[in-house]
Amino acid sequence: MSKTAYVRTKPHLNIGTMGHVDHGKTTLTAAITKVLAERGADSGTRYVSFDRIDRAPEEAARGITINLAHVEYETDTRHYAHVDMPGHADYVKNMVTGAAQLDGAILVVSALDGVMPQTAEHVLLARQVGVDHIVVALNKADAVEDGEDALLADLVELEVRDLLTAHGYGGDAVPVVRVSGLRALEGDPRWTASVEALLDAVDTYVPMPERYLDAPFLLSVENVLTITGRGTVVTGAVERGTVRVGDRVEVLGAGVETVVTGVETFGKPMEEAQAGDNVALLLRGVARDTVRRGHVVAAPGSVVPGRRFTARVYVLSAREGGRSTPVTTGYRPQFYIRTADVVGDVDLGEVAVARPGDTVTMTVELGRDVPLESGLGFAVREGGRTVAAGTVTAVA
Ligand SMILES: Nc1nc2c(ncn2[C@@H]2O[C@H](COP(=O)(O)OP(=O)(O)OP(=O)(O)O)[C@@H](O)[C@H]2O)c(=O)[nH]1
Ligand SMILES: [Mg+2]
Repeated sequence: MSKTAYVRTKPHLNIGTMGHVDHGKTTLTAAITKVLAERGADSGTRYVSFDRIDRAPEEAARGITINLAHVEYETDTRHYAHVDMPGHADYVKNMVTGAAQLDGAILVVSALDGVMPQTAEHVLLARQVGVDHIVVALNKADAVEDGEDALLADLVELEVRDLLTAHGYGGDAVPVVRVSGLRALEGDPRWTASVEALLDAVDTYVPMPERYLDAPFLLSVENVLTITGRGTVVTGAVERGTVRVGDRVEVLGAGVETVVTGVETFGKPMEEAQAGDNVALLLRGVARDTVRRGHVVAAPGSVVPGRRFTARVYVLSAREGGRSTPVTTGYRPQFYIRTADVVGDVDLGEVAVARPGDTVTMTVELGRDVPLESGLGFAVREGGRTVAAGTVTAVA
């Protein structure tokens, strides 16, 4: 195996495209890699075609690589891992946990169609899972160039800014860049320039987040793969700390302690992975079926799993896609905590009832132990939709 090692020359950020089905997320993702790759051999970016992104197979042709919906690219100042999120409603579940790792997001809105249900749902979810910065790609701008159509794009822009403001993103300040992923992919210079402008907006508007490098290592497992002849691999974003080959780790959920025998990012071996990196870890002697999405790999003894906690929770209103009826003690929804998805019993104490639109304190008893800590955010879902979002205030 002669793989080139990953060399950390630029700060690394995690980003993604989100937005309504068919608004052009995958096309734009491909266009971004194409525009950057065409800057030259030392651009640090390889073009990833639409088919390569959209196929999202489980094939492990790239070795112990990460989730194939991820692509990587480099601008002049940064290295990005980019996840292209499908717009279809069924995939929102993936987004709930996937988006938790994002430092920023590109909200793709078709200038032809405007704000649609999943546009709004994704903005709401992004807010809930702690994505603090959004840049808007007003896509398909090539299709709304003249006359009344141009007015339409202006209206859509206003509509998106309002939506963002309504969710606390300060819509007036958010960069809204008119792009055409499709025409940029075709190499039309006017539209490749639009993609460059979008990337400039991302580079400048999404700040470098604080990384907790000194904390004990923690990674919440997004995916588990087997590499024939090598063993079990877990993938995910390093939440805090650092990890190297030879480090001892504990897999919480699986109840095993083991040694990391490989660390890679995008198929490239790494000397050391650190908070914020999207990585694949090869774990010694761990059977494939003992580890699952939602388990946590951490420095031994650094986290204590629990199942009882108190939280401040906002119950979404029906207008935000939430429930139309109140939540009461005894309610038993799914809790999405990091990459885990666990059932939990809600106890509202003396308040007893929480109406859509209310913010309440609740005690939750989960169906199984997960690593918990104050300040941890989570989403509450029921029947395939998000009904509440909260933050852990105390662990019992
Ligand atoms: N005119 C025009 N069409 C576009 C543009 N970008 C994408 N499209 C078309 O819109 C359709 C959807 O594009 P995708 O990139 O698959 O959209 P998506 O948002 O990834 O869709 P899902 O993953 O299914 O949610 C395709 O037919 C594209 O060719 C654009 O900039 N201009
Ligand atoms: Mg797509």
